[in-house]
Amino acid sequence: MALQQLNPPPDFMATIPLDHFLALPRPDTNIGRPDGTIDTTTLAAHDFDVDTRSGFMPPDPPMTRLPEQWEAWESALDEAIDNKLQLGDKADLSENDKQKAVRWQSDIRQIPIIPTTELKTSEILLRRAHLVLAWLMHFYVRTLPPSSDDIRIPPPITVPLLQVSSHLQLPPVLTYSDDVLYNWALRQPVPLTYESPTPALNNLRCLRLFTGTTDEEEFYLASARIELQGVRALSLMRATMDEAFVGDDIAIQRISTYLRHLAGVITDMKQTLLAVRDGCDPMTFYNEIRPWFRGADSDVGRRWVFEGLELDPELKEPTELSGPSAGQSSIIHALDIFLGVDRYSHASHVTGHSQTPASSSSQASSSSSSISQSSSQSTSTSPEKSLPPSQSTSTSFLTRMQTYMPRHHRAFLRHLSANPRPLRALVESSEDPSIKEAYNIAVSALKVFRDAHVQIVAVYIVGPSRKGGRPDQELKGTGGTNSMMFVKSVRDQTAGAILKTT
Ligand code: HEM
Repeated sequence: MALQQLNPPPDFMATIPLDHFLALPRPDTNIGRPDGTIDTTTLAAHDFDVDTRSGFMPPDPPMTRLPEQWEAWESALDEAIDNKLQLGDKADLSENDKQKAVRWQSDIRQIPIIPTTELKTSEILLRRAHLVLAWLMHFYVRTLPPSSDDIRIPPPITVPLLQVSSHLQLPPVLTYSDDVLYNWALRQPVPLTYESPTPALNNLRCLRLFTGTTDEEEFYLASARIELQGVRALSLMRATMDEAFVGDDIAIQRISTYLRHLAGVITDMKQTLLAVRDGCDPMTFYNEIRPWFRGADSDVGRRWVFEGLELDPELKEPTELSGPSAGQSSIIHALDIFLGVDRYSHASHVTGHSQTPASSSSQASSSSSSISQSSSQSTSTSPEKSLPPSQSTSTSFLTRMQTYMPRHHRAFLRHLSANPRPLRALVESSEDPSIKEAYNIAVSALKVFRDAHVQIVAVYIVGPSRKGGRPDQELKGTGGTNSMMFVKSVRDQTAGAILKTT
């Protein structure tokens, strides 16, 4: 089965309402392709925006600037970066830096509220607008001086950001897609060819950085490279599903081979994850880079107030405001779902908060929130809105993170979850021991990936916090979790998915 065949059958398309996301045009249909590019997007790109060459990353480098009409946003972001604005709570902030931030914030308040209607003609414009406005918002919030007052975000940012986010069904906050998926360009503009269809891992650079450091760039690129390595994983998943459809002895043998290959791909991803240490210094990451990502749930006792909601009756108070996290990476979720590990790793008790019970595979249950249950939460008003969003819900952290993914990718994961021939059930019911062995090798590789991730969290968060890093944030993840406890818990849950062999 090709990726494009993962689409719903034609009769399904006939029954969906016109405003359903599957009835929407493909991402760039309204503005056309950039000059000189060939439209090789697949049918899967139409529905799921997953490309056979680049997976969840777009195959062509993302848009770098909005058209003239929205230039005020782009210029404001340029200014923040060119002026090297510093974190407002930096210990040794100079008077000059403080004044620069005050001037920039005042300029932001003077920007007119630019209409977003014409952005809605194109997914690509909307994505770029989300990226620029979310970066502006994080610059605005994080350059404010420390205080116990609420953080008031001005209407020139909030109104268009909320409008764009509502259209994209995304939370109005910086997401992994703004930092990683749509924040890259090619170092050397090499055309993709039939022989090398995927951008080379060493030919990427980032479009936007808060700090201008290579450490920050390498941090984002580690995830981008893992996304691109995931292309091979997606293709193995697709081949496995083909064989599962046939289901005979030869198919079982082939699936066993694919699963062993998949373990190899996951091992490569682990190596890339560990290689982040070559280019990103832990103290720089902890003290200078990571604080820019912090979302509303990292601000203890300070609310984020979105000014100007009254200007558009359609706008609602946002409830999902966690900072970006690679927990929003669709490729890792896809692996979990494909291997049937999500039943464990996404179990509803793995919320990432200290009240989370100690992990144990026996706790995994079918009560783990499914992607379809969570997908509409991003812009809805929570009845518990007085609580910080991530603490007001018992939804698992990873399920909640799916609401921060581009909606086409969320749809892909939902579709993968609905696979009528789930791999794990097939393995459990097979009498051939080789498939169980191969399945366990693949799940073990994912567990080992998460072992490495636990090491990374120890090096980049626990270590620096012990060396006198920022005390307020010490062990919290940017997604608002109690980081070490959480990543270990997901790792242990993954280990719990390994099947017993007789
Ligand atoms: C310096 C590098 C990294 C650090 C310090 C780091 C830290 C963290 C932390 C603290 C969490 C907990 C959730 C949160 O509150 O955000 C998390 C979750 C997660 N991170 Fe990372 N991370 C790093 C790199 C990566 C990379 C490159 C990937 C691969 C795409 C990745 C994948 C994940 C995933 C999938 C989760 C969800 C938990 C899981 O599924 O195991 N991380 N990370």
